[in-house]
Amino acid sequence: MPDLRSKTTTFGRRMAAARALWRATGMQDGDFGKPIVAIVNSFTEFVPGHVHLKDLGQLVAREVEKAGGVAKEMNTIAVDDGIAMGHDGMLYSLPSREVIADSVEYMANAHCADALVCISNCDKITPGMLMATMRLNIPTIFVSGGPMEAGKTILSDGELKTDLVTAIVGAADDNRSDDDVAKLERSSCPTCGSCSGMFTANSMNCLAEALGMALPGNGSLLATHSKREALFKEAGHKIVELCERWYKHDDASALPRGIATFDAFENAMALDVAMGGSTNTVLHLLAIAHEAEVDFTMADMDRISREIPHLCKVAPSHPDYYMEDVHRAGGIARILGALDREGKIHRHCSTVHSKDIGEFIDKWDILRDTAGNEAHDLYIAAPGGVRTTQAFSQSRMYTELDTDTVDGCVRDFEHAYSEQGGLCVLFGNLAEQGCIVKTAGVIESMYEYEGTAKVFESQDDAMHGILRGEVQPHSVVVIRYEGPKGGPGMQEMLYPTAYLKSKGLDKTCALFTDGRFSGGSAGLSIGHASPEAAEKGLIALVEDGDKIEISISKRSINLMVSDEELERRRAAHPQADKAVWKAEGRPRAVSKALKAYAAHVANASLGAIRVVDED
Ligand SMILES: CC(C)(O)[C@@H](O)C(=O)O
Ligand SMILES: [Mg+2]
Repeated sequence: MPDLRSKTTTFGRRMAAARALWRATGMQDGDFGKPIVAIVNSFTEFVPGHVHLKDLGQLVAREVEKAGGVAKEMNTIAVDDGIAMGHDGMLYSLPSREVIADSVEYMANAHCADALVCISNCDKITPGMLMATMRLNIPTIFVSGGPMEAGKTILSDGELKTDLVTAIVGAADDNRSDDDVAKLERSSCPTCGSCSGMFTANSMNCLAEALGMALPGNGSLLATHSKREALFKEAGHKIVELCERWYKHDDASALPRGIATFDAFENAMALDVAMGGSTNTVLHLLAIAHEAEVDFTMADMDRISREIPHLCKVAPSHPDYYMEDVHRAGGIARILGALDREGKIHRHCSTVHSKDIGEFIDKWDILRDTAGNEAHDLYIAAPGGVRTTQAFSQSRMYTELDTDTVDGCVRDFEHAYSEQGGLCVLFGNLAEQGCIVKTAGVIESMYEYEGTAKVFESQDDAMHGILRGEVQPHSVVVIRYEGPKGGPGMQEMLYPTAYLKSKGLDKTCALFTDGRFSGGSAGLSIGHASPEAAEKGLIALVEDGDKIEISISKRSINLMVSDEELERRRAAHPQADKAVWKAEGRPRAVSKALKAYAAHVANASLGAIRVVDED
């Protein structure tokens, strides 16, 4: 039987001082010998996805205590990608994932915690915590803050649903009045929670559910809804059960690595492409698999994306469907249910809450006879429509669920948006190790595309260039030296993609970068080019006017320049003799913290993990 890790600091005469300190934190005689559960809270007032989490750590803590554990709350940082977007603040976003993973490891190992409840939400927090979880491999359950409600407003040209991307696009659209822009600003982010579309945060919280690490409803139940409180309370009980399974019964299927197996990653990826998740999920799944020591690669993602159809379109790929609509259609269990009906799910995978994923689907897929009232009662939870920063502050219900498999938010295989999934991997001379595009957000007429390169050496230059009218229709906007090493930090290009839309260029132009995208980006936006420009990838050799061919059906992207000419350019490059290439003359202050990150980070095809010697 594995010993409680905490025994190292709580047992034996020589631990008198450590026990003295534990006592000073509130522990008493009867507490020593109980599992010590770290409540990993990511509360911060900087981020709407986290502003409502302040008291929720203590809510979970009380439930842990009732269930027989000792709870100790700690905090992680959280970056708001939307606020950090479009300026150098975004350099810190992806690196914050490693800071979060490390901080969880540091706290859990320094104090010998036995288990974790991870209260996550926005883009890097869920993956950072999942990475730590796989590294530590101690009982863990995830409960995220929940999605924001979609905004609604009436503009001069009619009523529409809004989110932060609508606000970005509207603010740069010269045809929009100031009055309209003010309305967008005030309506786009109405409540606490992770931004309302199938953006990165929600994608990751849905994937946590499919991986088996979070409770049913975790990815889709709104932050504001009173029903979400039950997830937090249940997490407090379940973590003590997971401790019993591992520490008392030696049941390794209760551990993160017993849950997040290769098959579980396949399940998660199947969900990802079926729901058209954010391209960032590719980076994060690779990094989480790496920490779990599971050999799940871009090649597996490519294979799965060809086998699984696209069943669910949500903002930014659909103007009317938001996370609240995914929830009303039965959430993640419903999408997994549709995949399972066609034999595309590994039902045997373990979870933190059910015997296996198969049992989870049978009980929670609202289209199954085996699903009970519990499933109906969960998925009927509706948005409240009232501005708030308070968790669980409203209890509105839909009058009925969305069970439409033809035109509803979640479709069946027969009525899929496309036969292949909503994310795909492209290879070619511009991306020998691959790059990523969210086909969910690409119009079909652009699946076979040829354009002329317009090169920018930074995101900032690209944004200004697009706004100044330097980009013509049928251009491929190339933004380089924005990779994990080259940026450093692999910025999200939400402003450039949104500005192409503001300028009416999104249906004739493509964007190609070694940086990455927000989950809010749509259009023919191809990111994660590997190798990146800093690693002397071919993207560094592109010149204005070059032809670039992109084929979604062939999964290819190629620079149509002869090998001889490319060799000439490589030899003539001003930094030809250097090991790492840098953007020429780019004014960017890079802090020591970011330089330390850049020194170790691998390219996007490996999930932008840090490579240390033993790797
Ligand atoms: C700000 C957003 C939309 O959350 C973005 O960061 C994303 O990646 O989805
Ligand atoms: Mg993001």
